Amino acid sequence: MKTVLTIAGSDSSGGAGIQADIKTIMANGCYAMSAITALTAQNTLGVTGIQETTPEMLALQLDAVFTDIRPDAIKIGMVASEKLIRVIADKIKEYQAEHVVVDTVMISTSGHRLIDEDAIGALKECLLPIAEVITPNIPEAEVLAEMTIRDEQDMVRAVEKISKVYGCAVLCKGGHSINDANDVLYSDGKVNWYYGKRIDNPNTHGTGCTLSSAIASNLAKGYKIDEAIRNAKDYISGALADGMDLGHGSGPMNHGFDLKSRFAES
Ligand SMILES: Nc1ncnc2c1ncn2[C@@H]1O[C@H](COP(=O)(O)OP(=O)(O)O)[C@@H](O)[C@H]1O
Ligand SMILES: Cc1ncc(COP(=O)(O)OP(=O)(O)O)c(N)n1
Repeated sequence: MKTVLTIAGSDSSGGAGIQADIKTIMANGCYAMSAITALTAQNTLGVTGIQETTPEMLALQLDAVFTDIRPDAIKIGMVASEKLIRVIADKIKEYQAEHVVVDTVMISTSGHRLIDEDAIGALKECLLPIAEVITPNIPEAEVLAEMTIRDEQDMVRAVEKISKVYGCAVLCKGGHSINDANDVLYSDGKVNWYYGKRIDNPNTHGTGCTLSSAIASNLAKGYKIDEAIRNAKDYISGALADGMDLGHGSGPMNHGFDLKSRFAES
């Protein structure tokens, strides 16, 4: 069994954050572990509260995982403050962790800030250089590349720029702003597009968390980055296409869409 650790925030509604990650990792055939960076009170309509984990408690969670069940890959999601970012970077170096996927979570789709403004410097300084791949959406790629992204050519310019500065592969998700399902990767001097059929589903809460966890799971299973992304996009497309509709706002996807036959109701 391959193992994946998610370092992220908890989403009480279960559609994003740690909960989405664990469902995704399991659905992609790996064993899921977690180190929780924050509790969020959140549902499909928005975020009503955030309480951060202390740096000491985050370090203890990471020590507990690494000294017992070593992760084959790591996904890092919401980390709100500089102190927590530095703890994660130090532990990743201490334990020489491999296959680190960083989802550069900044603002939720519902509009809530999930990282302190002044922690973005620490994210750039400490986490991006130790990532194998990072997965910004367009607004996040604009912050990291310090440029405006208006079209697909700008997406390519941005991923190349970010990758050259931070030395990691960069997957920019076309999601919300330019197209709905075409993402672009810059890795080892090459540009690759991943085209996904746009699925007409307003329930997209947690898409970024889900994609990055599926990529981490596929890297843990030994796939190279290109195939890991293709498999992850197939998975998220299946979860969106299922058309589950829960909650009063932008609802979660069905992470267990291909397990349905096992749980048929009478
Ligand atoms: N309606 C959709 N149909 C198919 N794929 C989608 C749709 N919306 C988003 N995606 C895909 O979901 C993944 C996450 O993208 P995105 O929603 O932009 O991330 P984030 O949640 O970080 O903003 C990407 O692979 C994107 O192409
Ligand atoms: C606890 C927590 N972490 C991350 C997010 C952001 O989720 P993401 O999949 O990037 O995008 P949206 O769900 O906001 O579309 C979150 N909301 N909560």
